[in-house]
Amino acid sequence: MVSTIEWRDSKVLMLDQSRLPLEVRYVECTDYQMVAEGIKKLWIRGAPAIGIAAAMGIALGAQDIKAGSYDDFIERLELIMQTMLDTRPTAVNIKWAVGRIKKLLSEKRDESIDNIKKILIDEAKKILEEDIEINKAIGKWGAEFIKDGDTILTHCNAGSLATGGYGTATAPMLIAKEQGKRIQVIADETRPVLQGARLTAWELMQAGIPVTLITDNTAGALMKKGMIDLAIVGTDRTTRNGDVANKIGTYTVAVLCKEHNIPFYVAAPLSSIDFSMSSGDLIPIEERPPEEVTTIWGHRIAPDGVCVINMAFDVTPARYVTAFFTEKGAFRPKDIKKIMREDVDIESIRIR
Ligand SMILES: CSC[C@@H](O)[C@@H](O)C(=O)COP(=O)(O)O
Repeated sequence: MVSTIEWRDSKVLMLDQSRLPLEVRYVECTDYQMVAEGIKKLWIRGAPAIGIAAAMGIALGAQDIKAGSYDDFIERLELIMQTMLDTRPTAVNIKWAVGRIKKLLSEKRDESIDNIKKILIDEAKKILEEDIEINKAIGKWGAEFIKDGDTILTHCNAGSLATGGYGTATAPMLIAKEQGKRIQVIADETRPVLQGARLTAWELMQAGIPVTLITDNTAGALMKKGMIDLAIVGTDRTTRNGDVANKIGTYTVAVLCKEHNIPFYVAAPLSSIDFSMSSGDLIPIEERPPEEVTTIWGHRIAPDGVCVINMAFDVTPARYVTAFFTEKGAFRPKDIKKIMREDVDIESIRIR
């Protein structure tokens, strides 16, 4: 498995996903601005991966701060955190990572600035390590819903490349394979950035899982022919009522699944669930440059000057979601708001 992101020799090393699968190239980020640029330009992408990148970017930026007091240090660090928050608005994972770092900092007021700088590096590495374990747990719960012989549809890339490793939507597939289940995956190519064609197909082939690539508009026809047993996708932000923001086209997949009675599952680490937001209508949706639609890798495919809508994400209402796979178990959408409550017996709301 190739590594998505690493802290190495006081720098942040990220795999440049914008060039995959034609070129496997790592970019060495030497300052936090470069990490922010990498997130914006999709060198690194996928909700958990950009959360990890933001944490590493903050740790990297912190190393260069020259401050005489804790308050002075925090004031400068706030600017770096804001730069990370401003990169991509839809995935809640950057906000989650910043929140986690702020909480940690508030507990370390009495430490020296040099120590705080080290603590920030350790925390960023910890976020990466934990992410891999979280994905394995998602995989364990999710694999229970996959039967021997199943064909699974996925959209975009919620795989190892979108995370610290193992992926969220791909984790149940990898575990099902480890359990000896014969599965195959249908990957939507995922216009316009082609994360399905470039990344999911590449990763699953490397993992030895049979994968077939389709254009996005083929999914409905395959469902009608009975060729899809279930769909598993990732999420950039799920709100507490169970609405799901994910790559544009996910909503279409969910509606098609409902029409064809196919279970539609969302793999959602807790870092992608925004418990403070009541509904998907409130999620900020990133709009990306028109060139992503009018050109393919520098080749123009649409008339010069044509108007373009390029929303990077859509929101699938909770009623289309069969269940969420999280590190705490699988849950119905109505129970998502309960999973962090201490007065709720988690086993009583888990589904199998
Ligand atoms: C585990 S990744 C979940 C989502 O982030 C993923 O499905 C997705 O939509 C990624 O979009 P991207 O624009 O490539 O960052």
